[in-house]
Amino acid sequence: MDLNAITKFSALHAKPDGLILQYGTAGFRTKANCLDHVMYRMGLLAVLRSKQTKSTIGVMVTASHNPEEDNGVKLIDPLGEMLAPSWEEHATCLANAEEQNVHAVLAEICHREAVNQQQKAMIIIGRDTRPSSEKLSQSVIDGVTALGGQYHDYGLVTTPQLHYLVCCQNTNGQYGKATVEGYYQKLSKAFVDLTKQTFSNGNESRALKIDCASGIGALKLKEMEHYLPRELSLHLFNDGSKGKLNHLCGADFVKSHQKLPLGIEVKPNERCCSFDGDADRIVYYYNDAAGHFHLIDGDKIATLISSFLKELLLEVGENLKIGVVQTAYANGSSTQYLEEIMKVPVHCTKTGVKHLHHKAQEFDIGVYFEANGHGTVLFSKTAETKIRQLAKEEMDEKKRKAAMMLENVIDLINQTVGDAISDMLLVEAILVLKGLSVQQWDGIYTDLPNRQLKVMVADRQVIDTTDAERRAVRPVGLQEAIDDLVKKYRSSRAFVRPSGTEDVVRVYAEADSQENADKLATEVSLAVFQLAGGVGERPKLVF
Ligand SMILES: CC(=O)N[C@H]1[C@@H](OP(=O)(O)O)O[C@H](CO)[C@@H](O)[C@@H]1O
Ligand SMILES: [Mg+2]
Repeated sequence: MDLNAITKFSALHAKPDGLILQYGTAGFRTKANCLDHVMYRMGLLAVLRSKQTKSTIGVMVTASHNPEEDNGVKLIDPLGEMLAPSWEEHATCLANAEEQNVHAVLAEICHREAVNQQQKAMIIIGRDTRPSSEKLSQSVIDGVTALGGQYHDYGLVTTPQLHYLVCCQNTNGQYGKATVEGYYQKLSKAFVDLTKQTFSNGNESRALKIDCASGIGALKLKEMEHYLPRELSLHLFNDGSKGKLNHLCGADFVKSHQKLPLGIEVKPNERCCSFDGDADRIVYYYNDAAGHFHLIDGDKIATLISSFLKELLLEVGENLKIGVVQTAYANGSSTQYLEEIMKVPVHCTKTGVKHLHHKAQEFDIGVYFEANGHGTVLFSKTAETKIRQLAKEEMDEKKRKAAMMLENVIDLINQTVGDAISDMLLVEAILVLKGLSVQQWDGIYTDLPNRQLKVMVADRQVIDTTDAERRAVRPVGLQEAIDDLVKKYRSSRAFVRPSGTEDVVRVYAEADSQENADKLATEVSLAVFQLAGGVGERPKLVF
């Protein structure tokens, strides 16, 4: 290791005194002006990870749906997946090391992970549209260069595009061409092939309004538009020409406030969707004739996709197992519909994409979605090989056609991570193929009224949970209190957990009416406040 280079650059990316940060659910995230040293050090770490895995590693500079002033960074592992947990610990350790210890921490990581320092390193870098992102990605590059790594800066890309690019690089192009253009070509070809028949049958143009959260999604959709069939007419709002990133718009805003984003004009029953700031989440919605807002969240997207896939599998006649993975935030109606009506096995994991992704890998076809709209479909190697073979060789015309459609889904979906663009195209394809309106889709089942709240406590780690975060084991008495409150309402459920991305405890409640869901959520919040060291104002009913 070139100690001089590391030290020289380190001094240019000094760590503010006393700042401690954690590589959380989605990498490091905080105010952009506190992150320069973290970026530099993640450049260093990416080089070590690349040497260790003998693969290209990705570094994405983004804070997703957080406010524009924030920023963040996460590393992407060789097949486009999230960084391995043991390296998350290294990341935290390195980010928090005092200046004079940086070299020792690097040496320790090399030792523990048996990093061959002679190995070449290749890092690819991407960033979102935040004003701070360009400079911060330059700091990542400084880190990469200090350790003698090579890099390619893809500049402005969506988070899922960078995941795709990493996977392409490490599979010698098997997953696709390692360019942003290659991404557009792969997805658009799959979309065109999947929908060809329906669109050429004279289906009139299908308009979709997209709120791009004033982020990277707008830029990339504009680039992609001319690859897509004209019949799919995309109308972009919050395209970044004015307005602040994620401010009163975007998928996270729409999901958590359950209302229209600012900056979009909708007529009754028009199909709309929102991306988040780095375009890895999507939710759909519409306003009905009476002006009521209807949210179609990740659970309904998962239901639409899995029922479509299940039908195709039936036609193909192969014994491939499909499973759906959710978190505790999935609406109870969705779980019930999937299990009881669709007869699909449903699994619940802890919050955080990596947990869902991991579980979904256990199936031939694993569909996973967080209720907030982050999700994708994973096909096992066996399933993919089988499907591609049937699409080519199956003699029975109907079966072959179904296999070809499944093959197109494999190519359309971004299997590395949830991807707003790819998910949107798959949803649009399914809707047009099934001839479903947004209202019909919404009507598959009725969401149980629900409410999510946040409670401020002195130390959110006093709450410990089990059973995929659905029950609290600490502090003593909290779960009993929740159980008693839940008993007061019909069709009710509630749970609490410390957030992995914000300094709050999250409370979720469902019940038979919105009023009851609101009451239950407030009462549970109060129990958290009283039993888990609440600070500031006591929770009260505000709805
Ligand atoms: C309730 C909720 O939506 N939680 C989000 C949020 O995690 P928390 O640990 O709840 O802060 O951010 C994560 C990263 O984006 C995302 O994976 C997760 O679904
Ligand atoms: Mg995001």
